[in-house]
Amino acid sequence: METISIGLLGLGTVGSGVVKIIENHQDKIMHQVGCPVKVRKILVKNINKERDVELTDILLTGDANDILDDPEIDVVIEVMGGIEETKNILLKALNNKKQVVTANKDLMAVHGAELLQAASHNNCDLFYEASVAGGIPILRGLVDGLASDRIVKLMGIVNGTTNFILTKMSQQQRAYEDVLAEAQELGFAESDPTSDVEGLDAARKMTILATLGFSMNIGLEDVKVQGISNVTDEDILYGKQLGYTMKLIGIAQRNEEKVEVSVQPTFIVDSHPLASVHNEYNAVYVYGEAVGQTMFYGPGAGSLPTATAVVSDLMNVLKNMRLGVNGKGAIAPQFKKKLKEPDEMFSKYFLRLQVKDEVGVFAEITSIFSQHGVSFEKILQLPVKEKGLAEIVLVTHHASLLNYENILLELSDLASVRTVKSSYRVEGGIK
Ligand SMILES: NC(=O)C1=CN([C@@H]2O[C@H](COP(=O)(O)OP(=O)(O)OC[C@H]3O[C@@H](n4cnc5c(N)ncnc54)[C@H](OP(=O)(O)O)[C@@H]3O)[C@@H](O)[C@H]2O)C=CC1
Ligand SMILES: N[C@@H](CC=O)C(=O)O
Ligand code: NA
Repeated sequence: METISIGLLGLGTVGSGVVKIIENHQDKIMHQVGCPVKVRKILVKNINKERDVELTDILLTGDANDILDDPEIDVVIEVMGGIEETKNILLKALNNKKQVVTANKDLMAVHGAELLQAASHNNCDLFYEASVAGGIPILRGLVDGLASDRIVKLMGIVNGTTNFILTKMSQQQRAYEDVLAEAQELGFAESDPTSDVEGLDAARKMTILATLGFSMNIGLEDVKVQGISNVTDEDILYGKQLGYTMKLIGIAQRNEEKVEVSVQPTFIVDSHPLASVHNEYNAVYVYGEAVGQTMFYGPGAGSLPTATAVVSDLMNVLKNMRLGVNGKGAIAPQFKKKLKEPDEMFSKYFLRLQVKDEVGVFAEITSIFSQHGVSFEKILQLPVKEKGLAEIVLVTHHASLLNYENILLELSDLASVRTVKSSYRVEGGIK
């Protein structure tokens, strides 16, 4: 039995997990793929760094070509991160007929189409299960498990760091900065956590999910993104009173041929399964026309969970190798991209206003909503500490984004509205 040789690009959190799983689960791997698997070479930035994995018989190198030009290497696993330089490395790997597995959502969200085309052209596999929601088999769930269905809606908690922050703010009333620091210490956050808290990491994952779910080439630029850095503990408390839980939610929704994709802090109705996904856990709720509601739940980050997805992809590559069908399973997107306009995107909204506590103000506000044909599901009016002011919290019935944005503009022009304190999308219906 010929041993399959792996070239690993990166030996950090995920790379170390990959080495450990290949070593510790060798029996199961051999049983399933029919031959031994060995990591031969690993690309790192600093070859002198202390490593917490056993590296006997493995060459550490600082030059990617040591791996890419080695005819003995069958599969390249990329877990180093980066976009442009990494794209060129993987293109070279594919052109050199290496099978590729990657965990890199930043890369796949931007250059996925080009890389998948190169893989297909070279009769190579390019698998990337770990790039979305770490250890949760969501990409295979969509592409294989739900292959026969038409996906209508995908809603995901796909960033562990922000879910950790919002959970601790909500359940333990802890301050945002304090919890973010803990998420960094625990290794959930990116080295620069801006992409976590400002929603970019989730947007990249939603780009990948929407592309696969709707079989349409969705680009990162098509995703409307808002992060959690302006969410206050007051907002979270108001949401609780109304029966909502605050989450950073990625939404990809299709009506007929048109789609919308966005990431934003969202109030989820407490009875929805996503409302009980806490801490660093991820979940993707998928509504399919035939299957109805499904939810994929599990660890979205971390060394061994993420490496599980990487090594499972590797095993699929090896099974394809045995059957001689590498690169044959890739399916190009079926549909041309069609995005919804703001008058075609509907949602409920939560709105918190600070207004003058005077006769007629409430009527003035509600008349703006009725002029745009938007009605209310819930209304609260509360006194605030500052004399002469009151706080109004509204939850609308479904409104188009166009109408809602016009309402916000008109409200902020009213002399009686002191501030629009906050505004969030509200979700919780089945589809
Ligand atoms: N961490 C997680 O939970 C998850 C991560 N991912 C993705 O997996 C990938 C890896 O993440 P993670 O393991 O956390 O990252 P780390 O920062 O922990 O590790 C990166 C590794 O790549 C090496 N490396 C980075 N840049 C270069 C370069 N230019 N040349 C050579 N070697 C380089 C580093 O070398 P050295 O050790 O010498 O510094 C290090 O070993 C990323 O794409 C990430 O987005 C996906 C899902 C979850
Ligand atoms: N920083 C990311 C790590 C995994 O993709 C997260 O918090 O989810
Ligand atoms: Na995954």
